[in-house]
Amino acid sequence: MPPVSIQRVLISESVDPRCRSILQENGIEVTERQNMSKDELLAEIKNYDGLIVRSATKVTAEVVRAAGALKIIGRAGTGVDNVDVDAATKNGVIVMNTPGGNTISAAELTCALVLSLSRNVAQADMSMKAGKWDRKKFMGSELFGKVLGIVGLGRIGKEVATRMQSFGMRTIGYDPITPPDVSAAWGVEQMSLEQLWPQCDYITVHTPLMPSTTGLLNDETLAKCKKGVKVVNCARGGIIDEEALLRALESGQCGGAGLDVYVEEPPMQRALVNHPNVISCPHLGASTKEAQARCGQEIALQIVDMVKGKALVGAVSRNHEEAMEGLDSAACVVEVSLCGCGYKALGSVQAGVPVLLQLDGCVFRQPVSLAGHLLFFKAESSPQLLPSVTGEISGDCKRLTSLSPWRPSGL
Ligand SMILES: NC(=O)C1=CN([C@@H]2O[C@H](COP(=O)(O)OP(=O)(O)OC[C@H]3O[C@@H](n4cnc5c(N)ncnc54)[C@H](O)[C@@H]3O)[C@@H](O)[C@H]2O)C=CC1
Ligand SMILES: O=C(O)C(=O)COP(=O)(O)O
Repeated sequence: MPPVSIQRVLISESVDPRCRSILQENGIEVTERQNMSKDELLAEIKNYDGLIVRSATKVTAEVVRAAGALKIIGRAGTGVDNVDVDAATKNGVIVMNTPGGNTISAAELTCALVLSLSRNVAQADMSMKAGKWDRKKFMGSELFGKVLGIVGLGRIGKEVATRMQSFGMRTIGYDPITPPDVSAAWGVEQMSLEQLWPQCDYITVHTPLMPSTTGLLNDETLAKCKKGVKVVNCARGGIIDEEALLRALESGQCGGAGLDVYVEEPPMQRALVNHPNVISCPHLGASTKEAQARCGQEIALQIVDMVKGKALVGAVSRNHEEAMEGLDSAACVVEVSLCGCGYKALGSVQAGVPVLLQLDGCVFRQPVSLAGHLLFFKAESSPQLLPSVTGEISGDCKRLTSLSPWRPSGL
């Protein structure tokens, strides 16, 4: 790929200092400014060709448009729902993230919330601090033998499952993309949501926030759960409908909730946070030294690789083998010839949307829809099949030359 010139990067949130050092060591000027208002960001952004954020900076279409010279938005973390990726794409701005850098930390916090819910750790501590000694009020229940429902069996869902199994929990789950035989290999029995709801003692969600996951747990689905079910959300606010959750907590249908994320952050509406059966954190899933070090370093290295022309824009600068791990097994590889240059592209369909995962060994993880112009599909390697499906999409300078099914190593 040709090098992309990046001279000035704005870091708008608390990102590990290694990020700044790596960029500076590679001749990129870095400014760190935290807690900027929307107007301050709009005024400031035009001075930069790179922006690095976490989850708090809202990179709206307005911000993207105001940023005349912006070429790259780096997300030091996983979720890019605070970035208007479509607006960025339309304006030629690359969005890249560091998925995987904070997986373990988010999984560990999820487990901590499940454990705290089972034994009322947070509530008991508050009571002790209030000078009480209340042993009866905080009677808990064991996790051993209980059922944990995991909705979203990606990176974090998997790590949560394997950890909670060590407490003797039975782990069941649902994911429209991860194949049942893959999740079965790490001890999660997949089933439909209809089958899952009534079996769970605990439910934890680990999906991105998108139309199909917004309000996944709502009045109707909570009513299908066991009375007293406990729920955890360390993914994104809104996957569990907050008003429905409050109603379920008040009726006793929900016995407790562990929340790390909210529709509005910080939440102005405090009823959930103040509920006695809710334990909450201020979006701390990725807030560990280790996760921040990984994400800060990775995003800087990815930008440097892009500047040096080593890796394709939007790519994660990990080696090919590492990059392969964690990609879904429904992915397939095609070799694409564009204007005389050959590329090996790896694509998949996620939640019904075709997505590009890799190009020439470089991993894309931003949820950019490829619907419309480019289609990736899973098929057996077959020279006859490909021309028949590519006829529509191949133009003068586009030619798909071969297709082979791809499986991640170890599966
Ligand atoms: N609280 C925090 O600080 C952190 C939160 N996160 C959030 O956690 C979530 C999960 O992250 P990862 O595991 O890294 O993502 P991932 O992309 O590895 O996994 C997400 C899984 O959800 C599945 N999914 C999509 N639609 C679904 C549906 N309708 N029902 C069930 N499953 C569905 C996908 O197939 C995928 O397997 C994301 O929203 C991410 O932003 C990630 C890191 C830290
Ligand atoms: O990576 C993610 O998706 C997260 O939610 C972590 O957010 P943060 O970087 O801690 O603002």
